[in-house]
Amino acid sequence: MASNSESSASGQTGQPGQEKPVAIVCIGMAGSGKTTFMQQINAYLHNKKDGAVPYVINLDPAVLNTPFESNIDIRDSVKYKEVMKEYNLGPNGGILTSLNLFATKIDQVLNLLEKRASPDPANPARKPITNILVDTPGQIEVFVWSASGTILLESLASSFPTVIAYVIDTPRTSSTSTFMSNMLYACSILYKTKLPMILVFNKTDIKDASFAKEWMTDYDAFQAALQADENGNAFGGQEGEGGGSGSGYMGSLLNSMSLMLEEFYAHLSVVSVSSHLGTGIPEFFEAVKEKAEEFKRDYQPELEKRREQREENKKKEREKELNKMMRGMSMGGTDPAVGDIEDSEEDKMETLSSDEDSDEDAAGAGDEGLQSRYGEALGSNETTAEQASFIKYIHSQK
Ligand SMILES: Nc1nc2c(ncn2[C@@H]2O[C@H](COP(=O)(O)OP(=O)(O)OP(=O)(O)O)[C@@H](O)[C@H]2O)c(=O)[nH]1
Repeated sequence: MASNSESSASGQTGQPGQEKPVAIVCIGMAGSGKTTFMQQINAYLHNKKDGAVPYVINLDPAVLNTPFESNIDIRDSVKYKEVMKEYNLGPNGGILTSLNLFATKIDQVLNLLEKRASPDPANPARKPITNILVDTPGQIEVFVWSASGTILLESLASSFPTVIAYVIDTPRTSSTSTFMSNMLYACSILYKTKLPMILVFNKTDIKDASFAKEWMTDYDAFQAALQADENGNAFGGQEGEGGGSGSGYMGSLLNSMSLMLEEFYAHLSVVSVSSHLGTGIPEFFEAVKEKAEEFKRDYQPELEKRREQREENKKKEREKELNKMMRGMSMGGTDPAVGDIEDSEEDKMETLSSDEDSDEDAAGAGDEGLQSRYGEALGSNETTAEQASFIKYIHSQK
């Protein structure tokens, strides 16, 4: 397991002066072009003359073929169809559960990444990786409410500067209502992950993204587009094609939301790319550089603060439990005669409560049962030790 000292995403590896690789996580609606975009950024990094290559992770368990080679592929360790059968799930539930299963192995993934991020003394010619590229399934809910999305992203961000590339299908976002719903998705991902985000307007070979950039920066332009959509009875229709039952209610809702989103836009970088033609990729990497700096400057301290807060809450919770137990044993802390006993008991209690602790919060008591079920599904014989280490790891992140 990667230790926390190793895991600090401060931007430096254990080697003096050596920058940590920046992790780029591609998230977006199904069909927005994440995988094709991954192929482009992967090829771009391979073609650079510095000899450093990216480390590629595929987290889409249901993809049939990827147009790039992955260093880690979820499909090698979790069989999506088996998961669907075993847990009696549909395709979406199968994907979510596959990611949950994979999340139980995140410590192993981090170990591999840490290894590749540092020079290899046995092979000095091999350069450490400069980027970690992560492709994800189109089930965006993984990152909005599923535990695995949080575990995967928080673990990655605790070890490496991490940025989200939110990929948008530009031609399908050209009506004000689809544009707004896409932005709200992006906003909820930003809210949940609290990681720097780049909006990648993809497929600009079909439709230029200047309209979207304008809507994001010019309130009046968006209002005019709203008005036009409303006049054209677009709301309720498909992708701005009309034919629906337009209503003034939709217009005023979108209007208020656009005001609310102004603050959200202020924190984003926006790039236009075509993953088919390969245009816009250098600009994308410029944005990554900027966001990685932002990660170190703004997000890293925030992450540390959250981690400390969790530690503090855990400590308080432990003390509360201890007091409850003491009261249950009629050992009120006010009696000086039992003070010494309380001390030595406290050590015992500490041990007990830290054991309990492994069972207590989010990963929770159910998790151990879940872990072993997951272990079985993964066909691993070493589940107990590995899962204990995973649970420890997760708790070290809290
Ligand atoms: N014209 C055009 N088509 C694109 C572009 N990028 C992707 N596509 C097409 O969009 C479709 C979906 O692309 P994918 O890369 O599979 O999208 P995805 O987001 O990974 O899809 P899921 O894995 O299902 O979520 C494919 O038919 C691609 O060829 C682009 O820049 N321009």
